[in-house]
Amino acid sequence: MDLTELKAAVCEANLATVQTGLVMATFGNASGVDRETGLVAIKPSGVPYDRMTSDDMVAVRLDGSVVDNHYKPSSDLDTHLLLYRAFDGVGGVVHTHSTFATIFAQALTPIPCFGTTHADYFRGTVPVTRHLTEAEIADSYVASTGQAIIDAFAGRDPLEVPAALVAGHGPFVWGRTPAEAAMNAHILEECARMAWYSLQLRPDLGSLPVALRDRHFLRKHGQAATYGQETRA
Ligand SMILES: O=C(CO)[C@@H](O)[C@H](O)COP(=O)(O)O
Repeated sequence: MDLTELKAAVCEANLATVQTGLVMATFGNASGVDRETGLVAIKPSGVPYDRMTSDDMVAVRLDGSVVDNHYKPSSDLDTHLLLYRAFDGVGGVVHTHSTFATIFAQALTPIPCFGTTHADYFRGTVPVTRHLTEAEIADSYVASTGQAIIDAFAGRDPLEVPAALVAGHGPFVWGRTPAEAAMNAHILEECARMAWYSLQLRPDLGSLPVALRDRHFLRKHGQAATYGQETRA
């Protein structure tokens, strides 16, 4: 993918977060990486979405050095870069302040897998990160946010649960492409909304049985060998 195509895909993912109601004002940001060239394109900082074009996307290398600088890159750039460097296979990252996911993040409450809507896209609980230390906030706030997400995924496959709730802040969501990351952000918000209402009805609700969760996740994302006949039906 050349840089022009990457910027177009990233611009589209940014606009999708507005169209799906996840983002207001200039909150949020989406980015994408081309693993062959090591180039990342990301939303420019503070540019209104209704004026944003793909030419405005800022290109940087995975080490953070800026390739073109018509605008400043998003203030969350270093979080995106840490995730790309740590999570192989991730090609797009989206950050929003979508209402229900942010409510869970502010309440430091992970989103358990309560139903198959969640299980189709997230194989288990969406975790909440630890709070950053005062030193991290002072010295390396944005990179430490990325590190806290990475810490929350120790021993887990980030492509099986492609989202984290940053404590007191909001969701970061990813996918194989910028478009997939934007779609996962939309689905996360819907799952958070359903989880919130489920907990109103039943505060002691437990997670979906693992067999049912995995049946749903794997038939959408697993190997054909596992559920071959039925997957094709
Ligand atoms: O997390 C936040 C604000 O708390 C971000 O979503 C910013 O509001 C977006 O900033 P830019 O990407 O425009 O720099």
